[in-house]
Amino acid sequence: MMAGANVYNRRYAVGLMSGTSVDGIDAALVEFNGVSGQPPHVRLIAFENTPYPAKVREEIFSLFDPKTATVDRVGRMNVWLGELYAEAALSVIAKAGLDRRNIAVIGSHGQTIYHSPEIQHTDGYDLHYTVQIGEGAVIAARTGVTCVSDFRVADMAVGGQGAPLVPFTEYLLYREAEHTLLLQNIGGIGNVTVIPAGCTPEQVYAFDTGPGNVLIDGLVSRLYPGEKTMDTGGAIAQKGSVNADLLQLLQQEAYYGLPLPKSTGRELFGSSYIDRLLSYKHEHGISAEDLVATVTMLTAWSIGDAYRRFIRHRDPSQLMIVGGGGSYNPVLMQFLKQQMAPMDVQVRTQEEVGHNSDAKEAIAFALLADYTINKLPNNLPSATGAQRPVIMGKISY
Ligand SMILES: Nc1ncnc2c1ncn2[C@@H]1O[C@H](COP(=O)(O)OP(=O)(O)OP(=O)(O)O)[C@@H](O)[C@H]1O
Ligand SMILES: CC(=O)N[C@H]1[C@@H]2OC[C@@H](O2)[C@@H](O)[C@@H]1O[C@H](C)C(=O)O
Repeated sequence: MMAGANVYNRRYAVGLMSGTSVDGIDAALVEFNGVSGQPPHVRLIAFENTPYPAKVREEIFSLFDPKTATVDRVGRMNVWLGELYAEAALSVIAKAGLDRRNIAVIGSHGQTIYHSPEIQHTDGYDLHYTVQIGEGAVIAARTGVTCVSDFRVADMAVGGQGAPLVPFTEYLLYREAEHTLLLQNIGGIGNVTVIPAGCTPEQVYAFDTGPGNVLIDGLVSRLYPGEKTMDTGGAIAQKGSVNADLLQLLQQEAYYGLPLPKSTGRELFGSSYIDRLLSYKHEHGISAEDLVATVTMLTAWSIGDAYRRFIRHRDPSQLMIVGGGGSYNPVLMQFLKQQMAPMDVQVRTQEEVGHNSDAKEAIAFALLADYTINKLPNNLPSATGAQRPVIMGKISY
């Protein structure tokens, strides 16, 4: 094979994703085919989800609060997660029946423990920051494979929100000539990508719609301690009714009306938000089921509201494709269909259109890493608000 640019090649990469739900590590082994330096054809070869050990999950939650996220705990978890991510990568490589020497790169998102995208003017500097941990040097050392990690900071360094990053890959993998698509992810946080029919990359936009499962999970964990961490199958919400007064109160949250680009996280929809919901429950005598039903509706409403406010008049669409764990909650999906039906938007899951809901973000980080090692820009300024395209990711050889 000739060296240099424009070589047609087949290569393998691993993508690792740990999202804001803190449920575990998604590992995707992906085959790329195509001319290097150009969008490749992507095929998912193997996928695995490894739940975090309970001890690790608990420790990560304590890192969300700056008061308990002491520097020694953050440092220790950074390398601990590096070890776990390396194990997850080796496991998915073995599952695919491949040797680690066949793998060109591992792309690892890491675990977000803090996200502060709004610029703070400080001492003449415009500061904003985001913290993802899971040491890439450890991943590279344990696997013997080059690892790209810590993607978001490069986008922030040129004024972007550092999120969302997946839309860059969604443009490459999903765009259609004749249909405008809404790709809605319902993970911990909800986020939508708008891919207008026949668009150029600059015409794609994306933003966080608000809570995904983070409020449902947070409430369920506190209402059923030691017993449940999520509303599996929507069973709890199914037994409750939406409390209209509380819903109306929650809809006043300023985030929903903020202009684009915007991103959010547990800093807003985290433990103190859950504390406030539980106080409201106590004061107004609302049942656990009604409370879970109400935040499930709020989550669906925030997605509908985002479409009504920011998308409908600019890029009307007839199809919303939903991915992430929220697509497995039938009550949430039903509420979402109710929100979108009056605007003639059909709601389908990733599976219904032939993709995999769970693997999507891990595949995205494999693809972003492929761009990084080929020295190609991989942020999407129209989604993050960055001043210009940059090559994101730190490389550990
Ligand atoms: N069977 C199910 N029934 C109800 N909810 C489910 C089910 N399976 C997963 N979920 C929800 O999906 C969540 C996990 O979603 P996902 O893995 O997409 O999140 P994430 O990748 O951590 O988040 P993000 O995309 O925000 O980074 C769980 O915490 C749970 O709330
Ligand atoms: C800072 C951070 O980790 N943000 C996540 C989070 O989870 C969903 C939403 O909020 C999105 O903005 C982003 O993740 C996806 C993978 C992204 O960057 O596209």
